[in-house]
Amino acid sequence: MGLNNGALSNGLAKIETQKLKEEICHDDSAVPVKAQTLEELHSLQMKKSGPNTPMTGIQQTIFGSEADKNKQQLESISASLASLTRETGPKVVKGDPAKQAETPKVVHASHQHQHQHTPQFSNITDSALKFTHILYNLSPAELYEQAIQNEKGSFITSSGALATLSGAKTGRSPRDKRVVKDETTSEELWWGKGSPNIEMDEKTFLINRERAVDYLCSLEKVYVNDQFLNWDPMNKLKVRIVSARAYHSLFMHNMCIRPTPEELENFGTPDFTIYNAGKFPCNRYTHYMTSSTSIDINLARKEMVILGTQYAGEMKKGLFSLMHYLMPKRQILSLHSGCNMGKDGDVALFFGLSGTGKTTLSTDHNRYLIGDDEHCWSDHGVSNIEGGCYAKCIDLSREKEPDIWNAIKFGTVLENVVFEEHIREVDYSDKSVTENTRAAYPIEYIPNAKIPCVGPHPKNVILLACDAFGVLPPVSKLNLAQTMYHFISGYTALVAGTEDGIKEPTATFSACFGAAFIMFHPTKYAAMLAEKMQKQGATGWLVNTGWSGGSYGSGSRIKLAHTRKIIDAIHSGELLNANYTKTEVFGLEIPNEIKGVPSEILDPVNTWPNKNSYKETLLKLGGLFRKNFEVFTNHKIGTDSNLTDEILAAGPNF
Ligand SMILES: Nc1ncnc2c1ncn2[C@@H]1O[C@H](COP(=O)(O)OP(=O)(O)OP(=O)(O)O)[C@@H](O)[C@H]1O
Ligand SMILES: O=C([O-])CC(=O)C(=O)O
Ligand SMILES: [Ca+2]
Ligand SMILES: [Mn+2]
Repeated sequence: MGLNNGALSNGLAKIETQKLKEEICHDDSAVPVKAQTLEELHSLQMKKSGPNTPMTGIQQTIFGSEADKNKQQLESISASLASLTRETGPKVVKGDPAKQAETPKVVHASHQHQHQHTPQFSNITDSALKFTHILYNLSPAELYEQAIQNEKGSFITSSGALATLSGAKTGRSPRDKRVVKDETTSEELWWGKGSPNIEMDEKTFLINRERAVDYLCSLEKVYVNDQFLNWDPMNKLKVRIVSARAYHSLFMHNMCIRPTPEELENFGTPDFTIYNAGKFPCNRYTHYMTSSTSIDINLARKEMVILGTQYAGEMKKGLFSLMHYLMPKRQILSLHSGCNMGKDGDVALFFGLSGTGKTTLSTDHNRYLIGDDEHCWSDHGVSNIEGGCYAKCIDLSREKEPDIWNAIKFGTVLENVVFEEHIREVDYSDKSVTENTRAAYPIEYIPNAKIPCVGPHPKNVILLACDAFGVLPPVSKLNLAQTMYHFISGYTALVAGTEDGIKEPTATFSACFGAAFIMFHPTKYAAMLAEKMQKQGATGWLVNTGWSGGSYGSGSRIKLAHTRKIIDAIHSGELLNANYTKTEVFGLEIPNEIKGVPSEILDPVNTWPNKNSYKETLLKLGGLFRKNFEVFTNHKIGTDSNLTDEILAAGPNF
């Protein structure tokens, strides 16, 4: 053997066939394909797997009757989608109509499906004769295909993420968020001035529910996600999301906790159900409706209905509102905060309104990410409510936010971004669709995610404010009363876009850094936070991630690199032992120096060219804080009257 021996006169090696004498000479030695037809060949491409794969046939397995489990699941979904007036659910069938070859196995559950009764013929309508195909807990790959085939504006970007458009709404609609006021909730919840809970009655809820359900059942197919909320195993919630779009299903797949195939098989009845009718509007002639959009929560029925908005954040934040109701009733504090943990187990919470840096700063290459937006603090420590992150991506850069950048890959939903038409490279600086461009990805896409997403009690509580006035110091250390004062105030300069209709940064106060999501009076959450911080000896910090050297328009946003150094110094304990100076008006303790941060920026007065306009602006902001806090002066915080007095005294003084 060998090329030298077999070389031909033209210099080319002779092809050796000698050794294969007994066999027929093939062009390769691979085993032939196990298919007789092209269809068969294609059918081989897709391997049958667990319950995540939609089943067209019903199989018997050695583990018991697959058919029974399948039937139970379909019955449960049919019951979820039941019309309350006709008392019946749609005929549901699992799987994609496009792939349905044989006659589908149908389940038509009555509303009270526990005691099956013969259908009332008077109730039969055309809609009851129709099938609704259920695409149940599809995988990201399947959802990509559905989105690309059926939803205009869905594209694969060059990094593999799914680009989608959320339609006319590119932010939440807080003015259209309603909560059913019944005997219980009228007593329990926070209503009236400042409250996010706009009332509606039970009947109107049912009208909207029927509208959403009828719309969903009129479709050829709907998506159903059965998933979990809260990584704390003792306080886990089962949620079902019924939606019209693959984009919504993939978004929730990423944002909620994903069940294992075994967990899904034993899922049972959900604790809460969302009916997301997306673009289908509410009827403006319906009582209480003020626009074509309505996001309705009914705590008694454990249901939420979405009409007239396709912004996916409504589902995420609707569930967060639910947690803000359920958790405090179990003495667990729900928090609009990011959360991470150092190598030594030191946990930090990052509170702040939308766009202040919760996601950006909790995603830290040197620390474990517990979560970026929604947490619970119980007697055992912290737990993330979600299974994914929802990052703002306007002006996203690989250098400044590498972990978020790298998370935007296959499986990630990219909302409302602009990309080059051919290469599909995203231009993160492009605001043509909206300023509120977003990426939703599973938390494990962040390399140092802490899974399960739980941790011990927090050591540092960081309040983030994006101060468009440019007068709050980049960092200050707070005592407990000041922490409470700023937590209840919930100040920021709202960054454009996340709430529909806001185009320019404006000073905003939002109690508990998330008034849009709380259900009880803010003082309830504040008292719980004070108690937990005191008990665990946590330190409060106020970090301005907003302007320096002047207000919005003349100054500039504090460099992210500087904010990161400040946060590092909080985590390491360096700042706890620094020397401090007290500021005028707000009485904030500011450090004299921090490693890696120019000392002159630590006191904002130094950065303003005109000291008079600094003072003027400082007093103006102080006045806004004072005015905002007026509504809280008559509320006791916790059981300790001293704390209440201290909190009232912790505001600006001038
Ligand atoms: N100094 C800074 N500190 C933090 N973020 C900054 C800073 N300068 C600019 N940014 C930008 O501000 C944005 C902060 O958005 P982020 O996604 O972290 O908001 P969020 O608090 O998580 O809000 P949401 O609750 O809406 O998700 C990012 O786009 C980030 O790049
Ligand atoms: O809810 C959203 O759309 C985004 C978000 O996290 C917030 O606004 O706090
Ligand atoms: Ca975020
Ligand atoms: Mn948020």
